[in-house]
Amino acid sequence: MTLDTQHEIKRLTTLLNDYAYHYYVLDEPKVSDAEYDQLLRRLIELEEKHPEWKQEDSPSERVGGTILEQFQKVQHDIPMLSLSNAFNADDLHDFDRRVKQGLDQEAPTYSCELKIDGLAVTLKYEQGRFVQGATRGDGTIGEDITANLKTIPAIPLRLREAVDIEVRGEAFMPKKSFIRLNEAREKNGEQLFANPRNAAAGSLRQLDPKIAAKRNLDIFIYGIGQLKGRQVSSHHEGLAYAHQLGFKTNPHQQHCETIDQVIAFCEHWLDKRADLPYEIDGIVIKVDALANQEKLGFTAKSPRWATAYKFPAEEVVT
Ligand SMILES: NC(=O)c1cc2c(N)ncc(C(N)=O)c2s1
Repeated sequence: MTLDTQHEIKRLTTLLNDYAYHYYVLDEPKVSDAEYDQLLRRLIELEEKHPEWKQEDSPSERVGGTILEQFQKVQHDIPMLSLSNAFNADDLHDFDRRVKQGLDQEAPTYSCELKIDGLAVTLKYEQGRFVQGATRGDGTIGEDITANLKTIPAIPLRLREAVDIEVRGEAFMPKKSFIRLNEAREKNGEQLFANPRNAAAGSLRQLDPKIAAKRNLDIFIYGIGQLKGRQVSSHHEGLAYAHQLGFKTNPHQQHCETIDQVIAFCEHWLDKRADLPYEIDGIVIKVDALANQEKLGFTAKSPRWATAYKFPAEEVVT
């Protein structure tokens, strides 16, 4: 009996993690919510009888542990820098000119990505296991919000390869979750959140992970901080590798050969952003080749090889 139970706990853990990966990361559900919940209840029942056999990456690990007194501070090995801003096509042409000057007129290709309007976080993995998650903070020192980030189903507790890696991404609250949360808060006479970004930040700064677990948060991984044992030569290759490891990356990333294509991408999404299930406040444009990023380097606070095209603030309908 006991060996079968230990085997059953391992089998259910692997099965549930695979279902969660397909549902939350690939957006391709394999089973119904009811079947998932029934299997999870079965796993939790076995883990309660045999805690010694509970797997480290069990989905039951997500629902949040003890209530914290405060968040620990975390020093980022690689600073989380801010982006310079561009507000119109002229600014983007200026950015392109500066990049070409810095690269001795070599024509760079760009990676264009949606600028998710959430909270920047960094996730650290050792041998493929999620060991620490932190806020950006001031770029050098952030807050350890590992327990809250574990409640986000799209964040893998164990990667598909046992690598040491640190990735950066934006945790966010989908528009529908934001509307539902504010409806519930209004019913309870609580103060409403002004926008999904504040709601996501407020949820991740809760000292009780059980509250964060109820907030339907999501994440897109958009960069690799540190990576041991594997070389990638471009940003888009790094994103593809992150996806292969099990991270959720944004599907609307586009490779642009010229700044005119970048401008077209920005205009497209300025027009289409209302159709997205999450808020974006612009487009992030990065020189794609890592060798070119290294050549261009950084100013005191931002990379020279990237900029953010900011959308005009949306008129608030009162
Ligand atoms: N501050 C930053 O460096 C970034 C911030 C963001 C953001 N909010 N959303 C997407 C990206 C991206 N795809 O690179 C970046 S990069």
